[in-house]
Amino acid sequence: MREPGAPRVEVGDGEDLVPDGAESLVRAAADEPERAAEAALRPRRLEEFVGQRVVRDQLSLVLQAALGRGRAPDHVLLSGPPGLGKTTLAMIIAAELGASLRVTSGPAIQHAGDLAAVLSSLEEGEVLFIDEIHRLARPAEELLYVAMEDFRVDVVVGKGAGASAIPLSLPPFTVVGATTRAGLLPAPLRDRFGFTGHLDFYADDELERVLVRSAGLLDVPLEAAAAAEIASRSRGTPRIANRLLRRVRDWAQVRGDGTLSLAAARSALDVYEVDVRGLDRLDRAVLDALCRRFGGGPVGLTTLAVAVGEEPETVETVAEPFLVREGLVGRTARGRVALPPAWEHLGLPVPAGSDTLFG
Ligand SMILES: Nc1ncnc2c1ncn2[C@@H]1O[C@H](COP(=O)(O)OP(=O)(O)OP(=O)(O)O)[C@@H](O)[C@H]1O
Ligand SMILES: [Mg+2]
Repeated sequence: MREPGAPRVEVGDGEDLVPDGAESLVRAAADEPERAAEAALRPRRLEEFVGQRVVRDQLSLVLQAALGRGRAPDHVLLSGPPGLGKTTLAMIIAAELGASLRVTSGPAIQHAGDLAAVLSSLEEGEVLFIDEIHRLARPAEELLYVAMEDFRVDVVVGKGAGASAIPLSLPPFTVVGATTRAGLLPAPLRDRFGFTGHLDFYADDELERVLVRSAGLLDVPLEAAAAAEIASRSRGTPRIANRLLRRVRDWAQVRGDGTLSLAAARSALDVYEVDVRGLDRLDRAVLDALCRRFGGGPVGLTTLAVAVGEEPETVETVAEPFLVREGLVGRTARGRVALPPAWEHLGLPVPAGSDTLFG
């Protein structure tokens, strides 16, 4: 049994890992069946991982080179919005290396001592996955730099003036860090990663491939037009594509004939209030507050978050990246602004000058 306050570390394939991401706060990702469903669809090997060609190529080189040398590869940092495949890639890295994976997260490590305990129990070649690494406390972060660079932890014994640090050397291992907010990582920590992969939103045709793969695994008949429809409403995000696929499957099973047709996809997505651009309730709440309550902005992130009843971090990491990428919302020095397509999307007249607010 683990001690109270000890860090949550799991050994194995990490499938029972509890996501702490901002995503889980709002998008029902955290409940048990949802997590199991997600785990079942996770690609296990790099060649099954759809899209992200650049990151995949780069990572493949890093891994092959390490395997060729018979050494642990450089530490890897994965950044990008929720649901794009960071955890999946961390698991793939361990699988490709034939190494076991240990899983923990920034918020789970409260004290530097917790991290020291994890590090000193690592075996040669293991992969340590630290999710939400931007949320590590400062002392733990400092301990981590040294461990990553010198493969050493200083174990402090005693207290006060009589305390001394006994250096403990560690076997070679690889840290895989994941973050939705690379900008929050202090430079010294960022610099310890030999390779950084940034995951970006997926193109619709990539999401279609994710869906076709998932439909095969779920053994449901997915028509091509339905795959295209679901992909176009998935906010560039495989997790959302897979989730919508399961909702369309439910609809087809209960109200249709079991086939995931275009009509079934449209009806199901309407039931779940996913609109034609893929915006969901939170996205629309943000746009609605921006346009109707704040006259198009500019408005500060915190004020906007309060208006939609969410944490600023959730609005910033979950809703905003996609709204910005879609050209619906702009970020300015004075705050967030609604761009003309936001007004159009809500069916409101575009106020004169709303396109010149940006920049
Ligand atoms: N490239 C991909 N190909 C196929 N499926 C993918 C891909 N990327 C992600 N997925 C699917 O999307 C789901 C979510 O991915 P994952 O959990 O790796 O996201 P994440 O980036 O770790 O998100 P978070 O920031 O919320 O932790 C996975 O269960 C997996 O099935
Ligand atoms: Mg994750």
